[in-house]
Amino acid sequence: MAEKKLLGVDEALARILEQAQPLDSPETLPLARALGRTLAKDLMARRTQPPVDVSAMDGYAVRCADFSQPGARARLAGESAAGHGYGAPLKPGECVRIFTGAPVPAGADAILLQEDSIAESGLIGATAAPEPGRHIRTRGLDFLEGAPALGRGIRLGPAELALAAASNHAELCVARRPRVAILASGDELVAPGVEPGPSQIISCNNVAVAGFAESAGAEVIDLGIFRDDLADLKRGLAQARESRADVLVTLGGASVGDHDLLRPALAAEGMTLDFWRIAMRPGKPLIFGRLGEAFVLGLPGNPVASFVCALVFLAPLLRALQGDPEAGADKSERALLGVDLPANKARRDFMRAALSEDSAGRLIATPQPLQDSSLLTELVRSQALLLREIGAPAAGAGDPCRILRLR
Ligand SMILES: Nc1nc2c(c(=O)[nH]1)N[C@H]1C(S)=C(S)[C@@H](COP(=O)(O)OP(=O)(O)OC[C@H]3O[C@@H](n4cnc5c(N)ncnc54)[C@H](O)[C@@H]3O)O[C@H]1N2
Ligand code: MOO
Repeated sequence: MAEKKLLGVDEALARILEQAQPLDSPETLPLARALGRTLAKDLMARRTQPPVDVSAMDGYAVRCADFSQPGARARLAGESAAGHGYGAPLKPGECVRIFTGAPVPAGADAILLQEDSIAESGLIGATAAPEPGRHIRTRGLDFLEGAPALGRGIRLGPAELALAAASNHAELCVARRPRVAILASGDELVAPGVEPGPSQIISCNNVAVAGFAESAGAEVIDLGIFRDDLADLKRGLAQARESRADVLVTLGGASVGDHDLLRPALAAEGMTLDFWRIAMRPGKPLIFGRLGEAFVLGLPGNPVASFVCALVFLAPLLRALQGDPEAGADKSERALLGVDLPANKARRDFMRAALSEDSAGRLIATPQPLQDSSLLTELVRSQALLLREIGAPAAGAGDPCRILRLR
């Protein structure tokens, strides 16, 4: 039977993101608790940095004109230290001892480096003539009061927190962390640490998907493992509802087997299905829909399929819910193929690949020999996913390709 044309990966992501408006109820947090959170409002600088012209080095604040003749010297008139300026303008023939970060007195137009100076009986000479403007950080060099400092939607890392602090914000208004409930299904699954039955395996998707969610700034509620049984799944979905999750991620049971019951279970709970099955390998049986206000992402059970779907769909959804305007940005990079590859068929392929550099320093992507979507060792050995478009013709080693980095 000919298969109906499946929704493409980009279209699927666009369908998800067009529904993902920033969550309500932003919160105000002290800087020290804002790491990893997402700014909910544009931030303006509350001050000018530096507030006055300051020295970038330890040395002497001088007037260059005083050093135009070889052997010239200036009289040491005082000191300017960080936090304690000299307090008077520099007169012709004078200089001031100055330290890094200290205000440059009016009238001085350069810093003579300590290493380039000779101090003798209260007089300062130069072994290298000072140049106008040299080693002076002018007022506002970093930022001006009222100028935009950070845009809403930006993820707050150490650098962003430093800029927020320097521009005198002690608290930041950040997006609420999306709540992600994770529900695994499968009679064969037990939690890590539990002794499995003879044909049982350990559930590894919960922890991987939780990792993606937390890395994207979300709070995770792991509901655990439910049986391949409509009544048990119903119990799980009731728990998901009680968890007040913004996003429900289900794991497994998304395909067409007799025990793949998540779609019927979600439908019985009232999910509006947006799409099921997309042109992606691995990850074809992906489910996307809405259960009330909550988003539902039904990830396929094969561990690498759920991993790739979490990377490609869950992480951008969570970023979009926090107001990140770059949530859907293409993060793929150019590389060169390490081996010959046959033509690709009807799904965009995300092949686990090792990255290396050739002798010219070019990035080479070499797909792992085995691409079965159950193989975690191949995933851990890989640094990237090599993207192959639908219908891509056969390609040779050295041909250009695109990759998505995994770490
Ligand atoms: N006749 C067809 N069969 C399958 C199709 C298809 O189109 N026609 N699609 C295949 C693809 S592609 C995938 S991917 C899988 C996805 O199936 P499900 O989402 O229904 O997943 P399950 O059947 O529940 O499990 C598949 C596989 O993954 C293991 N699994 C499930 N959950 C976990 C977990 N939490 N941790 C670790 N491993 C898990 C499970 O034991 C199975 O081995 O369907 C194909 N079949
Ligand atoms: O999409 Mo399945 O995810 O190929 O293994």
